[in-house]
Amino acid sequence: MKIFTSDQIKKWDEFTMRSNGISSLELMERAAHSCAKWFVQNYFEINSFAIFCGAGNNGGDGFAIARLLYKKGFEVILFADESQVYSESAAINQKKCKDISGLEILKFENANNFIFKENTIIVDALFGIGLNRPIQGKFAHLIQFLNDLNHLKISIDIPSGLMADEMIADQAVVFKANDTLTFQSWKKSMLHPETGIYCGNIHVRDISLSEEFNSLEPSNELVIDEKIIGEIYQPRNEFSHKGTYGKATVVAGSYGKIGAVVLATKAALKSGSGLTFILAPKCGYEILQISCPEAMFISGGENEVVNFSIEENSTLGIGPGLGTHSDTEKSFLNFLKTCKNPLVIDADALNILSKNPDYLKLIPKSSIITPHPKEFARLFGPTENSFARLDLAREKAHELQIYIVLKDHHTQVITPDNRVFYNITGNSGMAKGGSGDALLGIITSLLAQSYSPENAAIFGAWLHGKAGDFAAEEFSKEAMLPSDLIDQIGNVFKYLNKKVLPKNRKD
Ligand SMILES: NC(=O)C1=CN([C@@H]2O[C@H](COP(=O)(O)OP(=O)(O)OC[C@H]3O[C@@H](n4cnc5c(N)ncnc54)[C@H](O)[C@@H]3O)[C@@H](O)[C@H]2O)[C@@H](O)CC1
Ligand SMILES: Nc1ncnc2c1ncn2[C@@H]1O[C@H](COP(=O)(O)OP(=O)(O)O)[C@@H](O)[C@H]1O
Ligand SMILES: [K+]
Repeated sequence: MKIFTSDQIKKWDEFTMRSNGISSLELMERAAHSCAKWFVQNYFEINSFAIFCGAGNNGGDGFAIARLLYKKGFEVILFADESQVYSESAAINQKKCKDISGLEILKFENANNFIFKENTIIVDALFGIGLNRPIQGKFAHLIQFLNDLNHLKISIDIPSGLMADEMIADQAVVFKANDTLTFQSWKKSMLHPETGIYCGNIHVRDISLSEEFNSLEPSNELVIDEKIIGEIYQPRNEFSHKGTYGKATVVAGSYGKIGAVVLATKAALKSGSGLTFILAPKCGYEILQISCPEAMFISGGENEVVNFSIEENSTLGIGPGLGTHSDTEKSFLNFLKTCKNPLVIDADALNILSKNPDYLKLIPKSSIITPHPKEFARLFGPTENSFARLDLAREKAHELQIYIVLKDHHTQVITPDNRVFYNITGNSGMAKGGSGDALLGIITSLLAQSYSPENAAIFGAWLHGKAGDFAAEEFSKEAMLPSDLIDQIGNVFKYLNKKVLPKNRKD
């Protein structure tokens, strides 16, 4: 799914109106119907809504939603500033509400003294993607007041105060939603931690904007959706053998950190590689042979990996629990000097590379590095916020001709040719030591199976998050462990075969 800027979304709306022969008002009605349907499906037992409407088309959506919910028998109270200059479609929808006797429109100031029923849902239709400056004055007071209410809060299209594609200013006033019903596609600000935190759960509502515009309009930022995954995923060939699915080698571990090797290796095994090897220190031999009997062990030293004796033609995932011992560092750097094939590099291997900017040049072209934000800062320097971090990652991915998997709540896969794929699977249950080791194992295994580096990174990030979502469903976000995530990889492949492939099959 492409991510468009607010200007592109406006063009998309206009293109749709022209090509479908519909007016702005009709498109607004479509959007409002889609939201009203969602409210009815999810909150039919709640009968009270307080809807706050601005003067632009977002406010217009609010008025139209109010009318639809009122007609369905819900109690609706509207709050608006009727002295404002409304957009054409908002004015028409405001008038339609006024013409319904029994549907009250109160002034924003009245909200302060209004007694909201306990189960009233607060709906924010103050500003949408047309916001062009920080919110101040009476709107800021109103939003602060609403944020303090202990009610369920839902934003229409985007929480008021957020711009679709920009970072917010310090101290910005933004409506804090539990859910956001956004039209047609994700907006960039929903995917970054500083801004996404205001959105709650995102529900993308299909309002049938033009498919033609979507396919023609360029965007180098995308959300990894199931359409993309369906195109990448290659089901297994029944006439295959273990040689068909490549050799993956996990290079990891040091004394006290053998668990990281276990997690990365299990994740690689569960992701389908034909043969899986471990290059780890001897101190982990028994643990690894017992916990991962399908993998073959190669000793790389006593307590650290100091000898990169690599199985021929295998794809390497290097780093978890490796440590940064000077001998490990020396042998890793020497190995890099001779290595031409793409690698997957994480954790301590990245920490070694961050010691000297010249080391970065040793990374083979088309390799995949998987830093978390701190590792990223060690490698490339600090940045002010996650938007700036992404810009720097794009620069570095291009300069070094590598793929960067920038780990986050919405992990970003950055390609050397400047595209960004945001992952939307995964959850906070994965915020635990060991989750990243699993990701390294998954991506290494996919790369070994001849997925291209780009596809291995995109598919790996999605698969990892989806397995995390299945684990959270079974065990809760609190109790799930990285091992549970690894155990769910099989269910993700089942899901792919049952749910994703049939939808994407071209025949
Ligand atoms: N036909 C359409 O174009 C459709 C538009 N839709 C809705 O329309 C929204 C966009 O509508 P608009 O472009 O009218 O924009 P908004 O509804 O976001 O409002 C923009 C208005 O607020 C003013 N404004 C911007 N920042 C302000 C600030 N900080 N303080 C005070 N005033 C400020 C602007 O000058 C402008 O008049 C979308 O988010 C979506 O909700 C949907 O109904 C789908 C169809
Ligand atoms: N709140 C979260 N939401 C989604 N994914 C998360 C969250 N927290 C962590 N993760 C994922 O878990 C992994 C953690 O990686 P990392 O920090 O390297 O862990 P470790 O090195 O301890 O194994 C990353 O893939 C990250 O995207
Ligand atoms: K809004």
